[in-house]
Amino acid sequence: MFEENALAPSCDLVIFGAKGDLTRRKLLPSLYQLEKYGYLPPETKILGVGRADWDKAAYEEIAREALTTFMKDPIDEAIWKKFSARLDFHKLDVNDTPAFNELKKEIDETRPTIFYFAMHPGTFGTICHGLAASGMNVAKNRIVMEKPLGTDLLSSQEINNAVAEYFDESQVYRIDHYLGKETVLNLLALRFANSFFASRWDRTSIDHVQITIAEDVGIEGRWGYFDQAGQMRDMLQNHLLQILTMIAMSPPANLKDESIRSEKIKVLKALRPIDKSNIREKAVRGQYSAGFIKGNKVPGYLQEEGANKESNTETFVAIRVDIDNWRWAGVPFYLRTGKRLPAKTSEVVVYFKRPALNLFESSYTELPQNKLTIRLQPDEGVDIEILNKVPGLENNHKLQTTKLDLSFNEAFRQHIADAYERLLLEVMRGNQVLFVHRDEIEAAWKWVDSIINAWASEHEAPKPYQAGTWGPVASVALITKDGRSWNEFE
Ligand SMILES: NC(=O)C1=CN([C@@H]2O[C@H](COP(=O)(O)OP(=O)(O)OC[C@H]3O[C@@H](n4cnc5c(N)ncnc54)[C@H](OP(=O)(O)O)[C@@H]3O)[C@@H](O)[C@H]2O)C=CC1
Ligand SMILES: O=C1O[C@H](COP(=O)(O)O)[C@@H](O)[C@H](O)[C@H]1O
Repeated sequence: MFEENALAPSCDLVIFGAKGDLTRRKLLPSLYQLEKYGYLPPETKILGVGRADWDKAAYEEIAREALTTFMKDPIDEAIWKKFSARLDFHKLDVNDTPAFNELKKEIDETRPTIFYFAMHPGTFGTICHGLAASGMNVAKNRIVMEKPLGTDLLSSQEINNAVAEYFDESQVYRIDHYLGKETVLNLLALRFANSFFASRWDRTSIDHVQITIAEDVGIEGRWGYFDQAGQMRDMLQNHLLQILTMIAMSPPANLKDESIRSEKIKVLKALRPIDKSNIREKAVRGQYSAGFIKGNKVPGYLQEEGANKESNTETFVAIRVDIDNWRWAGVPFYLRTGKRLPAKTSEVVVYFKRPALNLFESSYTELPQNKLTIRLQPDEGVDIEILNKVPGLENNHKLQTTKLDLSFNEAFRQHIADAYERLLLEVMRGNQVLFVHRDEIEAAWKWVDSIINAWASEHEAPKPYQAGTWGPVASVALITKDGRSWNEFE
C-alpha cells in the first residue's frame, strides 16, 4: 500500500477452490482488473486447484464465464488474451497429502508462490500439512486465508495452531476484505494526515460514534453457511470490529504493519465485555421476515432458498460498545449491521460534543451536533455538518446546518479498485498491513463469544423485522434510551 511501485514483484498464485463462489465472484475478476491496469508481472502464473478433471482450456472457460457474469464491463479481448495465457488448472484433493508432490512440480521454485485458500476454513490445516509435506512451506512462500476464521475462539485457535505448525506468522495473510476498501484505508489518512481531526479525536471532543453496514441482499443462496454463522460471525466479528479499531486506535509510530496491528489489538483488548449480566441492555439481534426491497417482494429468512428448518440465527445485530481506555472513556460506539435492510450502505458517523456554552440560546435550546460522516460505500466520500448563520438582516442569530461534502468520484476521477484487487496486490508485494494478525482475530472472538454465549443462555428468538426496514424496533430503543438516535440515511 505504501510503496509506489506499480508492478508486484515476480511471483505465482495458486488458488485452492478454483471454481468456488469466491474465486468466480471476486478473485478472478480482481486478477483480471490487475492485468488490465498493468499490475501483474509478465511471468506470473495463476494455477487453479480443485478435484475436477480439467485441463487449461476447461479452466479458461470457467474463468471466462466468471468474468462475464461478475464483471460490470464486458471482457476486453486483448486483456483476456494476456490474462488467459496465465491460467492453468491442477487436479488435487487436498486430503491426499502425497499428491502435493505433483503440485510442486508445477511450481517455479525460483520465485515466491502465493497459496490462496478459497475453501472452507476446516481444510486450512490439511492444506498446510500437504504443502509442508512436499516442502512448499519455504520462507519465500505465502498463504492467504479467507474469513470467517473459525466459528469461535477455540476453533479459530485450532486453525491458527494448525497453520502455525508449518508457516511463520510473517507468511500468513488473513483476509478481511473491508480492509482493502479505498474508504476504509482512507480512515488512516483522514485521522493521521489532518491535524484538524487528530487533535480532536477523543472523549474531550467526541460524543459518540456510529458504525453501520447495511445490506439490502438476503443470504444469496448461502443458507447452509449463513445459518451456522449468523450476522454476528459473518459481519460484526470481522468487518465492523476492524472498522472500529481503525477509528478508535491511537496513532501508530509509523505505517508499518506491526505498528498498526499492535494499536488495533490494544483497542480489541479494551472492549468492555458484554455477557449475561448486561446483554439485554447492550445488544439486540433480529431476523427478517418477508417484506419489500425497493418495491420488490422478498421472502423472509426462513423462506430463503435452501432454508430447511426453523432457525434462531440472527440476520441483524445492533450493539452498544464501550472501550475502556483513557481516550474513549464515556464515548459509546453504536454498531449495527443487517441483511435485507432498505439499502446497501456502509458508513461511520462521528458526533462531536456541543460547545461548552450555548450562546444562541434565544434561538436554540440545544445546538445540533457537528457530525463527520465517512461514507464507506456506495458513493464513497466524507462530509462534515457545521452550523452557519443564515444570511439576512431579519435575525442575526438564525443558524442552519450546512454540509461540506467531498465525493470521491467527483474529487478523484480514477478507477476505484475493488477490495480484492488491492488485497491480492498487497500479498504479492508482501505487505501485511491490510491483513489481520492472529492476535486480533482471537481478541475479537473472545469478545464476540461472550455475546453469543449470553444470547444462547437466554433461549430467546431473535426479534423479527420486516425486510426493507431498519431492523427490529428494539434496536431503536437501544440508542434512544441513551438520548441519541441512529443517523438517518438520505
Ligand atoms: N463466496 C463468497 O462470497 C465469500 C466466501 N468467503 C469464504 O471463502 C471460502 C470459500 O467460500 P466459497 O467460494 O463460497 O465456497 P465454495 O463451496 O463455493 O467453494 C469451495 C471450493 O472448494 C473446493 N474443494 C472442496 N473440497 C475440496 C478438496 N477436498 N480438495 C480440493 N478442493 C476442494 C471445491 O472445488 P471442487 O468441488 O471442484 O473440488 C470448491 O471449488 C470460505 O472460507 C468462505 O467462508 C468469504 C467471503 C465471501
Ligand atoms: O464478508 C461478507 O461480506 C459481504 C458484504 O461485503 P460487501 O463488500 O458487499 O459490503 C456479505 O454480504 C457476506 O455475507 C459476508 O460473508
